Amino acid sequence: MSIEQQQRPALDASAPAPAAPAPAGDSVLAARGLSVWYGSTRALRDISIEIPRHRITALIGPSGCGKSTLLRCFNRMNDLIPSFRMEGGLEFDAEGISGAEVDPVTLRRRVGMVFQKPNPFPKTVYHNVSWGARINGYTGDMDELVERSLRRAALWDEVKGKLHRSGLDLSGGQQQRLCIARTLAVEPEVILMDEPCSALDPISTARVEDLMEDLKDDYTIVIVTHNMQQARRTSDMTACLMLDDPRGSGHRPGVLAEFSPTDVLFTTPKDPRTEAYITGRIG
Ligand SMILES: Nc1ncnc2c1ncn2[C@@H]1O[C@H](COP(=O)(O)OP(=O)(O)OP(=O)(O)O)[C@@H](O)[C@H]1O
Repeated sequence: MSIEQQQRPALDASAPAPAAPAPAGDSVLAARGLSVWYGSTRALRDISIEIPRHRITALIGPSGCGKSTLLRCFNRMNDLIPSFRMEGGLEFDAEGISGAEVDPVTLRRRVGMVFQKPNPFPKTVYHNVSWGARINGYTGDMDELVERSLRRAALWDEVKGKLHRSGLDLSGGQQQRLCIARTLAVEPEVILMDEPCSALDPISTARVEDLMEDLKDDYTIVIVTHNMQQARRTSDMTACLMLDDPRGSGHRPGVLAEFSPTDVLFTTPKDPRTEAYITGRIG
């Protein structure tokens, strides 16, 4: 076990120390028979999926099929929505993460998130990056952490001369990479990305995509995208969610139609619903 792993905070402080970490190449996150409701509306039905470690997994599917809901389950962001309710299991490193004994704040340190719209704080570039580490009580060299995180996010060269200017003065693409640097500074194991490029121009999008490729040696990435070319370009695995068959109650929760290696899903999809979606016959 590495020093870094030994120092990871336990999700449930009262739980015994977890067993030795699973070998690389296995799954890091899992949903098992997951169903989600917002009030009386079911958003997801019986989703089972294992997210492979150190790979990029794309979640695709038509609007409203529950991609963001599934993504947010993985770091308990849905807990912030009062009408949210779930059944089934969620695991991180083979430990359950949906129980009341799990501290969502600790979980979110290990499973970070980048949002659709770049959302830097109205603070300096430096403070944006150092903020999470500071509130987590980081005792190392903060200047070094800020530089390392900005370099890792492929932003250092563009901002090294303006670390003490507002993060809001950066371009949209730079702001999104600043948000990625902010996430990296907390040293998570997984990065959840909810349509991270939808507000970016093609050049900024390409930068973020290159960055994802660069990061996957050290992190597991799960990305929600509407852009099928982006899923094809960036991901190793793709999960296609679909709205359930319309017969019945009238409401259509999201279901998992297919989870396959990306090249297989886009060339020889196993499920006819996946084929209909990727060929544009289901919007
Ligand atoms: N906070 C919420 N309160 C109530 N219902 C919600 C909430 N968030 C999502 N939903 C509902 O849950 C379902 C799934 O929404 P979700 O945003 O997860 O889908 P999505 O596939 O990510 O959609 P899109 O591609 O349009 O972003 C939809 O019917 C949506 O209206």
